[in-house]
Amino acid sequence: MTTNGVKVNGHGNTQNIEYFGDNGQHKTEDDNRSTYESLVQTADFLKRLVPFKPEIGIICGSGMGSLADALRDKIEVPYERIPHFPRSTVKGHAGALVFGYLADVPVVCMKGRFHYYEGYPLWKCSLPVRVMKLLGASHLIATNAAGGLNPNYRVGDVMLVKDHINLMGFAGNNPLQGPNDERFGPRFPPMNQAYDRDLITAAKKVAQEVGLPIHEGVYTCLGGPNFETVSELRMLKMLGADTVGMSTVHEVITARHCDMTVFAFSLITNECITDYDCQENPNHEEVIDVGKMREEVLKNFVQRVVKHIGGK
Ligand SMILES: O=P(O)(O)O[C@@H]1C[C@H](O)[C@@H](CO)O1
Ligand code: HPA
Repeated sequence: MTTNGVKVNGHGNTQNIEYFGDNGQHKTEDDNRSTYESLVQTADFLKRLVPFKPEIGIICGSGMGSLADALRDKIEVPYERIPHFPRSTVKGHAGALVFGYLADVPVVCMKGRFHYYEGYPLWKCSLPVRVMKLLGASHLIATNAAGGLNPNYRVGDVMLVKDHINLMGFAGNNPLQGPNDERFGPRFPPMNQAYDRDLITAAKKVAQEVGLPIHEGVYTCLGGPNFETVSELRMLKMLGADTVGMSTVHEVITARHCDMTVFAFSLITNECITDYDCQENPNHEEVIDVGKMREEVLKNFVQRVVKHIGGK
């Protein structure tokens, strides 16, 4: 059946949606990615609701949504009200953009992010970063819950991300795939200085002040939603990854593409199991609980990092 260029094929209980362009060319959802103009519409919609320009975009990781609750003069806009925005489907991710002031700096927080395993293509998972940029944000702070691969990391510690391994990119999946719009950024953006060194140095000092055990290391993202096998984790360790999660990398690539300054950290919510005899299982409840357990100290930490950025 074809309606308005959308073809719906029934396969048992599932429906496969195929798209056809004006010339009948086959298109996938990936070809239907948002345009610069549609994201300007999204940003304009938000600008009408919010009387200030956010300087920093903050993405709250699993169990860390309460970071957004610390804002002063909050304006909360549920994702379902925002034109061209996806919806959050994960427990522990609320699903709203929260505007307000943190340490007197105007910010916008994603309370709930979009993950690849929810069924969104990577460009859609990262779409809010472009909206943040169009709203005027010059910096991105991406936070995530992650498993600790480095044997020196303990649950509740924080790892400042100094670099990432884009494993999904190795498999040919990248948020920047498809036609490039130069108004966002260049076709071939460099990624060797993705994480701002000055902010890492400043954040290390801040972590000491607030009593947060801190590390600096390499994050890697898999598609999820299953947690990793023992062999996969051993391989990731050998590759040089210190933490593993299911987000952040594509958001950071999108932010660097549009020239945002990036700071990111992982909250270690579980130690990765690399021993076949270990009977424990990682689980999402534990991930959220650790986020809650570190809520206050993380709020304090992020607030001070934001203050540092705002004072520049
Ligand atoms: O959104 P983040 O990356 O913080 O969430 C991690 C990865 C999965 O979504 C979830 C697993 O518990 O936590
Ligand atoms: N693996 C992948 N993602 C995660 C983990 C993990 O161990 N912990 C929290 N998010």
